[in-house]
Amino acid sequence: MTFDHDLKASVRTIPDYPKPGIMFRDITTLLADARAFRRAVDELVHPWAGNKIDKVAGMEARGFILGGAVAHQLSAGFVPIRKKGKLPHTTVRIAYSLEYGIDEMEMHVDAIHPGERVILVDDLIATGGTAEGAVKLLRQIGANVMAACFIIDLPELGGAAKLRAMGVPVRTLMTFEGH
Ligand SMILES: O=P(O)(O)OC[C@H]1O[C@H](OP(=O)(O)OP(=O)(O)O)[C@H](O)[C@@H]1O
Ligand SMILES: Nc1ncnc2[nH]cnc12
Repeated sequence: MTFDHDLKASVRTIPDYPKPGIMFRDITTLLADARAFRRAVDELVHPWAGNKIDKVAGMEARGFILGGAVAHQLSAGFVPIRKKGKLPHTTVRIAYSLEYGIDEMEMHVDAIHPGERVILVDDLIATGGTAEGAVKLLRQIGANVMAACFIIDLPELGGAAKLRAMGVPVRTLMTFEGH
């Protein structure tokens, strides 16, 4: 993990959103800050510069913003993993839980060719339920999941450890304690 005070200072915390007891780590302030946004994307991309990455997969919705930028930087394709009912072609689907709810996510069955090297990107990992579901879908259609990267880790909720236990290397740029 790279600790960067300026980048961390650009994240806003909203207590009790979307439910009482949740400390919501809001990246819209980071995204709106041109230097912070560029720095975050550069830091996420850094270990992969010069490596062959076929696809970047991003989870709706915040993972789209970051994943698109990362894919562009790596000259890779982008694959959206969407909440159910939004993709028009044949999908694979999985139910998952996250820090403040449950849902189902989908991706197109033909979004990735078997053996392609894929990086998963999202803004934040908390319980890891969302990322775990995404890795399962990617592996189901034959992806070689090289790593997962996030701007924010909430380590007390165990998501990064859960992903590593699935054999996925995890990169995060900052942590928040007291989720
Ligand atoms: O590690 P977890 O406990 O699974 O939580 C992390 C997920 O929660 C947030 O997404 P959310 O479902 O709120 O969707 P959004 O990006 O559309 O706001 C975040 O962007 C991650 O995808
Ligand atoms: N505490 C949190 N802040 C922002 N997004 C989240 N997704 C899951 N937990 C979150």
